[in-house]
Amino acid sequence: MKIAIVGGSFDPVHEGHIAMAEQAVTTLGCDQAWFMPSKKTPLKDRGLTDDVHRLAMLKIVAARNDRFRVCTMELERQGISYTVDTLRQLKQMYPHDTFYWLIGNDQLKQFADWKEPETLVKLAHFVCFDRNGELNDTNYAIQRCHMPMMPVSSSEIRCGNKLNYLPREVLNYIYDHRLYVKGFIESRVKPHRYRHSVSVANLCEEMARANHLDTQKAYYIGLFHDVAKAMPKQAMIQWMDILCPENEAYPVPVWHGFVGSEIVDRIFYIDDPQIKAAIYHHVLGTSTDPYAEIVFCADKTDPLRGYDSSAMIEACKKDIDAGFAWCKEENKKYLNQ
Ligand SMILES: Nc1ncnc2c1ncn2[C@@H]1O[C@H](COP(=O)(O)OP(=O)(O)O)[C@@H](O)[C@H]1O
Repeated sequence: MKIAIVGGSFDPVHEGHIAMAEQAVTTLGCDQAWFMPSKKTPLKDRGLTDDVHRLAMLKIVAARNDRFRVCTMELERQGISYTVDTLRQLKQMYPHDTFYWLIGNDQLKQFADWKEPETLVKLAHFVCFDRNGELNDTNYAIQRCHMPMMPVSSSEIRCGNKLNYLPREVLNYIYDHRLYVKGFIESRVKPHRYRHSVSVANLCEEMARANHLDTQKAYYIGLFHDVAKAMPKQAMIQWMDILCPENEAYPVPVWHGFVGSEIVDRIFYIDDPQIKAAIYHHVLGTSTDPYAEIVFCADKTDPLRGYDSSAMIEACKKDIDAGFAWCKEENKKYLNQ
C-alpha cells in the first residue's frame, strides 16, 4: 500500500492540510492519507492547544473521506518526536508499505535543519506542495508539486481570520470547546477592551446560569459584544450603508452594536438570531429579550469599570428583568449627568 503522511501541529487543521491529503490520493496515487499530529511538549510548545482537541478535530476531518486516517504515533511517544524516528517506527510496523511524507513549502525551506535529512529521503518519498504558488528549489531528493492555492495558515485561523477555510464541523467543535475564541477578539481590539470583553463574557455566563438560561450563548454574546468597537468610522460606514442605513442617524459610538451583530454572522459564522440581536441592542438596551438584557447589564456592571456594581450584579442574577430595569435606570442617570 502507498501511504501518504501529513505531519504537523494542526492547531487547528484547515482546508490547506486537507487539500494536501486529497492531492496525495488523487494525483500521487496513494491508497491512504494519514494525518500525524505532533505532540505538545510543555517546555517547547507552551502555546499549543492540548493534544486531545487537535486530535478530535483531525478525527472529524478523517471521517469525511474513507481514505483518510489519523495516526497517533507521535502523540503516544515520550519526549520530542523527530520525523526520522517516526519513519523508522513506521517502516518497522509496516515493512511492506511505501510511505510518502508530504510537506508544504515553508517546511522545504527548513529541511536541512531536520534531523538526518539524507536518511529521511531514503525512508520515504518526500513530496513538497507549494504554499500560495511559492515552491523553492532544493538539493534534496524531494518531489515538488503544485496544488490549487489554499491561502490559509493555522495562525490566521487562531486570530479569527479566514474561518471559511475550516470545515463547518471543525468550526463547531472550536466554538463548543471555546478554542482560540479569545484570540478572535484580542487580535481586533485594544488590550483594555479585550480584558473588558472577557470579563463581560464571564459575567454574562454567570448571569445566564443564575437565570437558568443557555450559558454558552450568553458567553459568546459577552465575548463578541464589542468586536466592532475598534473599527474606524470609515470602515463601519461600509457596513452601515448597505445593512442598516436607517441607523446612521444614531451617534457614531452606538454603531459598533449594529456592525458587530453583522460581523458575528458574516465573519465568525455565528448565525444565531438571538446572539445577533443581543449584540445589536447592547449599547442602548433597546430589547427585552433575556440575552439582550444580560449583555446590557453585564456591560454596564463589569467589575473592571472600577465602581462597586456588586448589588446590581446580584439583582441581575436573582431576576434579570428586574436587574435590567435597575441598570437602565442607573444608565439613564449617568447619561443625564
Ligand atoms: N495552506 C497550506 N498550503 C499548503 N501546505 C500547507 C498549508 N498549510 C499548512 N501546510 C503544510 O501542512 C503541514 C502542517 O502544517 P502546520 O504547522 O500544522 O500548519 P500551519 O503551517 O498552517 O500552521 C506543513 O507541512 C505545512 O507546510
